[in-house]
Amino acid sequence: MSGTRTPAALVLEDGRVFRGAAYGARGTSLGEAVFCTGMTGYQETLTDPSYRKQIVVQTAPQIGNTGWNDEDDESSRIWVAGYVVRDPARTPSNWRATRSLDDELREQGIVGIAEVDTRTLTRHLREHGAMRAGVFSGDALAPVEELLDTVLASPAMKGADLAGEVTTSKPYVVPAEGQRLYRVAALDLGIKANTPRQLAKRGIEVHVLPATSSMDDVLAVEPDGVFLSNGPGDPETQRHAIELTSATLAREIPLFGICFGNQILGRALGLGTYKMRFGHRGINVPVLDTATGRVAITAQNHGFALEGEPGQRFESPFGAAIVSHYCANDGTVEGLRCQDVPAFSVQYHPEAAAGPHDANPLFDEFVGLMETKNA
Ligand SMILES: NC(=O)CC[C@H](N)C(=O)O
Repeated sequence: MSGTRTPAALVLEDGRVFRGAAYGARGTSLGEAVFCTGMTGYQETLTDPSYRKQIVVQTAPQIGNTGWNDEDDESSRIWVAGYVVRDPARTPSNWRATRSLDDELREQGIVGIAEVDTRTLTRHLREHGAMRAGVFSGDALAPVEELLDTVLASPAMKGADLAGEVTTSKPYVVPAEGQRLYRVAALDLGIKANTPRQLAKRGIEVHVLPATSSMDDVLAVEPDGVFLSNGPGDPETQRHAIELTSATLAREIPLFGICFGNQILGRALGLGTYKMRFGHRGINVPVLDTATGRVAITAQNHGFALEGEPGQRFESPFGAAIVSHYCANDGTVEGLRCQDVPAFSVQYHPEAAAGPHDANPLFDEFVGLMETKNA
């Protein structure tokens, strides 16, 4: 870390306090404290719009070893509210690095804290659940009671409507690589750069649309398929995206959803969503496909989940659907498949840029749906 040591504190809403050293920008950040278990991919994590309003705790003890590069961003900026690490790299080293993580956090005004016992903190969050928190740094920190009041006055993640804060302001097109086979309208609720890239690689021209786009905007693209992206906040707040999904299903346009997109498809099909105790955030979450019995190791980042049982078949306004995938760790819903309309979704990330790539063929399945529809 550059400069002299500045004190910092992480204050959780239940009154637990972790003291450490300022990391990144100095100041205050408020958000929901969540832990992420990925051993690699911190740059992709930090720039994932789904982390908006969250204070991310890295369980990997050393962070920043490979610095920051100009290639791995998942969006135009760092979205996490605050960052909690144990042991930041003193000397980053990687052939692609152009600066240190500490410098980048400072540059982007992200308030972090280092020298935290992240193992104890993670156990606390596992037991008591993800909760509101604040990172405070500076030479003269206010008394803990005052800091706690600030945390308690901040909004909770349940009921948070955040897609509008991260979506693109204007539509844009990511051209197909090689010959254009299909055109897809992608609703940007917090899309990561690797998603259009994965689609484009498969000959898809991707029209990324703002979250507020109407069905007419979607149809104006003349899409062969509709894609629902990942995104921050509570899926229950996404009434517009849910209506757009219903309109897409009614027209039988092939649809694929990832993460937030899975929750939105589920809600359009009549399932409920709930806030999990501490969610799934990492790059080694095992998911079971009920059709094949095969397990995929997946990247995940979610704090809400769909209600449902593994393998459950249910009736929806658009015909029958099944809970096609579930988490091998805790049995939560990880995927849906409609039986009567061309639509499916997963709670995990086939585009995962830091890997693993087990789920990557799901993009080919989406292409398959469009092929069948056009046959
Ligand atoms: N990565 C995502 O799309 C997250 C979806 C949703 N915001 C959740 O936390 O569950």
